[in-house]
Amino acid sequence: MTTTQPLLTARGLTKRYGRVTALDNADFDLYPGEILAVIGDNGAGKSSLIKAISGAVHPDEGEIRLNGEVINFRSPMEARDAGIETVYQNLALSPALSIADNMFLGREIRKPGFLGRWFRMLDRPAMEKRAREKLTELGLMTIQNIGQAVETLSGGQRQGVAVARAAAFGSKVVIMDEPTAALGVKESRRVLELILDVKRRGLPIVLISHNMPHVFEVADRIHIHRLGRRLCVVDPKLISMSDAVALMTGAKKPPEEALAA
Ligand SMILES: Nc1ncnc2c1ncn2[C@@H]1O[C@H](COP(=O)(O)OP(=O)(O)OP(=O)(O)O)[C@@H](O)[C@H]1O
Repeated sequence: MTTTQPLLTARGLTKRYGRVTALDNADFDLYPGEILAVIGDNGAGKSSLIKAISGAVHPDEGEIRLNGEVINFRSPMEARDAGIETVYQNLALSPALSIADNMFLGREIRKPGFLGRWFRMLDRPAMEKRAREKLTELGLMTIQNIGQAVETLSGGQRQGVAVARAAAFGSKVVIMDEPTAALGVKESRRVLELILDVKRRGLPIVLISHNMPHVFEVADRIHIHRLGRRLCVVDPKLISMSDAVALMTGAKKPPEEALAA
C-alpha cells in the first residue's frame, strides 16, 4: 500500500483560533483504498485537521494536495465537488426534510447548474429508490418510509442517513468524524460494516474515532494526533490498544517497530 503515492496529503497545516493553536504544523497522508483512523486526545486537533481537508476551515498555513495537485477548498461544497465527502460530528442534515431529500440535499447545493439537469434525469422515485437501497445496505430500512422527516428519526438513525449519504456520493475520499459515537451496539456494527464495504468498493476512508476497539477492528493504519500535529502513524497489527492510547496521551514515545510508513 505504501509503495503507491498517497491520494490525499497535507503538509505543515497550521490553524489558530485566537490564542489557541488547533493545528500546529500538522502532516497527513491518505493512501488509495485504505482505512486510516485518526486518533488523539480531546482537543488534539483531529476535527480541525479534517475540517481543513474538507474545506470547512481555512488553514492559516500549509498545503493540501489531492492526487498530487494543490487544492484550496473555500467551502465544503468545493471539497464535495472534488469527491471528498464528510460525515461531521454535528450532522449536517435538515430535520424537516425527508430521508430521501436529505440524501440528495448535498447534491443540490453542490452543483446548481448541473443540478437542474440531474433532477430532470433522476425523478423522485429514482432518488427514493437509491436512498432506500443505501439505507437497506445499512440495515436501516426497518423503520422507514423514505418520505419520513429526519426529525422523527432517532439519533442513531439520523447518523445512519448521514453515513449512507457520504458512502453513496463520495467518489474519492470518505471522511467520518465519530460515526459510531451516538450509536447503539447494533447500529455501530452496521456502520462499521458499511465502512468496510466502502473500502471494498475501493474508496479510502478517514475515520476519526475515540472508540479503540472500532479503530483496531477496521483501520489499516492509525494516524496518532497529539498537540495539534501528527505524532506518528502506527500499524494496528503491531501495536496494542493500550500502547496506542499511551502514545495519544504522551505517556509513551512512538516505538520504531510499530510505525507504519
Ligand atoms: N471554532 C473554534 N474556535 C475556537 N477554538 C476552537 C475552534 N475549533 C477548535 N478550537 C480549539 O482547537 C483545539 C482543537 O480542537 P479540535 O476540535 O480540532 O480537537 P479534537 O481533537 O477534534 O477534539 P475532540 O476529540 O474533543 O473532538 C481545541 O483546543 C479547541 O478548543
